[in-house]
Amino acid sequence: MMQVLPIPSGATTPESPSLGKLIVLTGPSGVGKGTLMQKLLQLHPELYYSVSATTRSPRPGEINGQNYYFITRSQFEKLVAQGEFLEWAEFAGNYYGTPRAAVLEQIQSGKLVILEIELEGARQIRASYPNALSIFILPPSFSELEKRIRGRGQDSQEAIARRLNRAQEEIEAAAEFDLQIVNDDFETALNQIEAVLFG
Ligand SMILES: Nc1ncnc2c1ncn2[C@@H]1O[C@H](COP(=O)(O)OP(=O)(O)OP(=O)(O)O)[C@@H](O)[C@H]1O
Ligand SMILES: Nc1nc2c(ncn2[C@@H]2O[C@H](COP(=O)(O)O)[C@@H](O)[C@H]2O)c(=O)[nH]1
Repeated sequence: MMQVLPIPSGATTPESPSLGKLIVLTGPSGVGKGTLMQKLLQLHPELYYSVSATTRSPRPGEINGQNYYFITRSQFEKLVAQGEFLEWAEFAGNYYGTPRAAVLEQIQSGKLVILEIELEGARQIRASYPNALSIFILPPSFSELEKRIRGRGQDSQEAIARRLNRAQEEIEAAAEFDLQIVNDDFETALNQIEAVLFG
């Protein structure tokens, strides 16, 4: 039976001298979460980025275990049944989930752990771990969001349509989260996230 540990608030106690903190980065597909994350990891290698599992097919250049753990739907469903995900959701026709054990282990060892996840998963984390800090990334406009998803050039027309259909609902949920940051000028958005994480 897996032990489900509480996510610490970031405060330390004598029993747990170096507990870390959980950060959630969410926002609509194509807003720039992944690009912001990559830059944050380059600048702050002490951050721990949780590699998710997904049933989506790899995009060109994506590496199993680095970008995602690419698994089948039946493997994913088995892991759900075993309680192996901290959160999981179906998004645009595929499953995505955060492996529980690795995240909790990193937090216990004092790391700042970042999850880059969609709205439903972010809501699950907020409900289960209210001490987690959640940041919602907004596009400067819907047309710019569409331009970015299309410009990325890595999804089929159908996948793009699904993602854009979902995006409006996601944007309307922005106020549920602790902070809202508009990713218009990339450096400005990056600096705002850094200011929140590192003061
Ligand atoms: N501030 C910005 N200005 C212009 N383009 C940007 C900006 N930030 C990111 N982009 C571009 O937007 C596209 C989508 O970015 P990215 O893949 O990081 O989005 P995402 O939110 O991670 O999407 P998904 O949730 O689908 O993985 C990329 O081509 C990226 O280079
Ligand atoms: N709920 C979760 N959402 C996740 C997870 N890993 C990634 N994501 C989000 O899914 C969409 C689509 O991602 P893409 O790589 O197919 O473009 C995007 O919003 C990601 O942030 C996860 O573990 N759980």
